[in-house]
Amino acid sequence: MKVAIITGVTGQDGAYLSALLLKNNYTVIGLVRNDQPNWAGLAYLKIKEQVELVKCNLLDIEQVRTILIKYQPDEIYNLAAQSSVSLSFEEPITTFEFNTLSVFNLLESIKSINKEIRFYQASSSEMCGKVNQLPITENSILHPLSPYATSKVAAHFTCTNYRESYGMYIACGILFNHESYLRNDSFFVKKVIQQSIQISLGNQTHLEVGNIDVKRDFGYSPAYVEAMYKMLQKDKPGDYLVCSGESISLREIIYHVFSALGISRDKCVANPKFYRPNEIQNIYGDNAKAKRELEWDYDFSFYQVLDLLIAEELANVSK
Ligand SMILES: C[C@H]1O[C@H](OP(=O)(O)OP(=O)(O)OC[C@H]2O[C@@H](n3cnc4c(=O)[nH]c(N)nc43)[C@H](O)[C@@H]2O)[C@@H](O)[C@@H](O)C1=O
Repeated sequence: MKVAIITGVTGQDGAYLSALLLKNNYTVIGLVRNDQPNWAGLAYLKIKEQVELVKCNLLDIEQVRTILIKYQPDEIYNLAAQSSVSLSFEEPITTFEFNTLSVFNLLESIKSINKEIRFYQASSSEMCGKVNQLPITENSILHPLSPYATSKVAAHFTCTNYRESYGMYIACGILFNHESYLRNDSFFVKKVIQQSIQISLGNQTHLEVGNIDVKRDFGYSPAYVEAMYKMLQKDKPGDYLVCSGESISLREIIYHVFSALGISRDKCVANPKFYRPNEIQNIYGDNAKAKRELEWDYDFSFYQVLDLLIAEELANVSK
């Protein structure tokens, strides 16, 4: 039985990846920051009892080393991060510190304990930032536009550096925006769906958002974690874009959700509080390498994903 460690196991990707690995007969160890982890996602997927949660401060290399020696993992999926772009403008130093030092601590521990451990790093399309060519490919120039993106570039190149210097098996998935029912409600798509349902039920008057005239390449988290898993099953490690291949404007997303729920468009109101100091205007990636080399299958349009998410949210709203 293979052993996998997942950092950031309480996030949406951590929960769906846990379910996938359990289905593939792995023992799954989930690292959590504190004694009271939010295991709602694992419980929702009915796998809470099957994932062993272990407390670990990833900024403390001794704790990381102890866990690697104890559990002797075959694979580590590093999903833990301060993942909010917007919060990173308010807390740039702690964002950069956590998102980079945690990676160093994991890689240094692997290097000294067992270089055969395979490592997945959650890199981000935000690294591309100031886009100068579309679609983005694995060879696009990186030009981050936020402290979050800067930290992810540093972590990404740390991974490349360890792979090239020490021959370690390190794969980086450059994931574009991806959503699910388990997404935290501070993120755009979850917020729009959840609050729109409240408007349709008469519990809320309107939806307040920031800049909705930008476009993003959105996908479906349960399908994206399959690409993560496949990245660690190859003969050789590499970097892969995981994306849908097309962008959609945030305004279109709101209008699609409003129309599905019978809400008039004037219920959407701009609030400067949700604007960011800098923003990618339009971004979409080319997923050909992931489809070809990983045999990753993905052909959802984001409208299909939205319909799935609206249905799932409605099914759970009164529970
Ligand atoms: C790839 C990347 O994907 C995610 O980062 P994100 O794109 O910042 O995600 P989000 O859902 O917060 O914003 C999406 C867009 O929506 C705009 N927007 C407008 N109005 C509101 C609004 O009211 N709330 C929010 N949250 N966003 C808004 C906002 O300005 C942005 O353009 C993370 O997983 C990250 O870890 C990651 O790597």
